[in-house]
Amino acid sequence: MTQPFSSLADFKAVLEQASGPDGSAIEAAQERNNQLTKPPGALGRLEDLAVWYAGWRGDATPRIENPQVVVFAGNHGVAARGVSAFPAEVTAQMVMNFQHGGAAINQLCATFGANLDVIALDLDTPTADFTAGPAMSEDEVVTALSTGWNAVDPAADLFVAGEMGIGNTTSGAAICAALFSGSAEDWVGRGTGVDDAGLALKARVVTEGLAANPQAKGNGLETLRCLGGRELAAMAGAIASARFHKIPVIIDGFICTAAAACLEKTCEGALDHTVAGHQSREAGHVQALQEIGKEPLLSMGLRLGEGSGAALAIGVLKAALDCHSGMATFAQAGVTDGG
Ligand SMILES: O=C(O)c1ccc[n+]([C@@H]2O[C@H](COP(=O)([O-])O)[C@@H](O)[C@H]2O)c1
Ligand SMILES: Cc1cc2nc[nH]c2cc1C
Repeated sequence: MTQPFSSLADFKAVLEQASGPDGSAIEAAQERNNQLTKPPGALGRLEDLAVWYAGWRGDATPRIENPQVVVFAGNHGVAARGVSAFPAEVTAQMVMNFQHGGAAINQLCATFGANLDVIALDLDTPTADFTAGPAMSEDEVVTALSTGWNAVDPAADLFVAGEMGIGNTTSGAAICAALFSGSAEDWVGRGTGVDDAGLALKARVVTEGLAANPQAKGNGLETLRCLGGRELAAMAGAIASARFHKIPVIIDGFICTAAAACLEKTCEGALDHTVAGHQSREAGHVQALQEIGKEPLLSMGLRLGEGSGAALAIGVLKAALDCHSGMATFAQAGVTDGG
């Protein structure tokens, strides 16, 4: 499907017009949950997840049969400042690795029966260094949002946006500093493994980026344009598109959360069809998730990106729906309920 926007103003309008979950499916799923053969609430968050998912799918007894993971890759002008432990060419090399099935995300998709697509965005043309001005023009960010929007398979029943981009934890930190409170130091982390000097450099680069892009402060889409990258914008476009197609989304780590936060800052509730898959080890992620009001499903110490933490959480969501839609009720099983 072709994206229904050709400017950031159009994209904002799309977010504002998005529909909510199906109230009657939520009611029916809640009613079913109350009758299943378990003490009330005994499946904990699995019960909430099942009812939430049922609402967004408009089906009181859904299953997850066709999850889609898309890894978006982009290169960052700011990488030339030496903010990563790895050189920028690793972005394109990892894209080849994804295409040949050799990365962690390939294995996790196979484990959970997810389809994986890999989309490289203009890798030969890094975004502009945001310490000298906006990373992208409006045309560039809209093109990346459109790529993300069009990457979503309307037949998918669960969506994960992953990313690959050397230097993008610096972009994620700059986005969080522009959208939320705190200074650059509060948001930078070790990314692929920078040392203390690298961490201090990242904080300086983020501070310079904020100073060079004062219009970004507090403005979700300007922040995405000025301090983001193509893969972050594509993730934001895909997350919005999934809502349009009534496909629930699992958010991945720090970079994905920063991209998603640009949507929430633009339109409150824009992330209601999403859950946070995991707590990344990246320093700013705890606070970033708190800022968007999401409790992570898993905390496994991952800090890989490429959609890996969210892909792992596909298993949790599938399990929630298998219990919800497959369990017998007290009446069906002839089990005495608790009255
Ligand atoms: O998802 C995360 O929380 C995460 C945390 C640290 C690193 N990464 C990945 O590492 C790359 C960015 O790290 P860096 O050091 O180059 O900014 C990028 O490809 C991300 O997918 C991802
Ligand atoms: C090897 C490597 C793999 C990655 N996957 C996501 N980000 C990455 C960064 C590096 C450096």
